[in-house]
Amino acid sequence: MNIKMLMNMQRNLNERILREHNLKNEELYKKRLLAFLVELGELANETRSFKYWSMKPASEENEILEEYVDGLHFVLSICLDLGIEALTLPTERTEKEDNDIITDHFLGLYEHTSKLAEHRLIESGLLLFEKYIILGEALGFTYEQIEESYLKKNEVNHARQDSGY
Ligand SMILES: O=c1ccn([C@H]2C[C@H](O)[C@@H](COP(=O)(O)OP(=O)(O)OP(=O)(O)O)O2)c(=O)[nH]1
Repeated sequence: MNIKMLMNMQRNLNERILREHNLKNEELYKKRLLAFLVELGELANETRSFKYWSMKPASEENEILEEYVDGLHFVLSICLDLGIEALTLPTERTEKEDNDIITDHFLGLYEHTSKLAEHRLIESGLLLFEKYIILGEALGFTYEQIEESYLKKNEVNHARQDSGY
């Protein structure tokens, strides 16, 4: 996964959205945190990893991946807001994990993201990215799948701006 490219694409998309909607980037940090938390909830819902009361299986892998990369758009945006210029992938790979561990990953991300509202620290942004990549691996996604799906959704997001979304 070429994160430098993804960060550049994210920067371009965000600048475009700012222009189209006549917004200033400074106004958006907290909204982006909430948008990320909402995406995280949508992702958790698609995985159904916490639905101990239900026998219904998780959504198709691709639907889960689509929710995951929506979240990645906001993680990258938050990192850019924090002034992060370079991100690196975790040094160790994480195996696909069971629902108990996935639940812990989700809760860890909620807690960490909530703190980012008050503590706008570069290290916290770096950790957010790392935690989110680890969640993606724990859900069974490869870096190649994540990049491919990100590129597709980024294009959709541009197309939506073209059509006055
Ligand atoms: O400044 C921004 C704002 C949004 N996005 C992207 C992230 C995500 O990929 C998409 C928003 O999520 P989604 O596609 O779920 O949009 P929605 O408006 O919530 O869609 P729907 O009404 O279909 O749920 O826009 C950015 O990249 N930068």
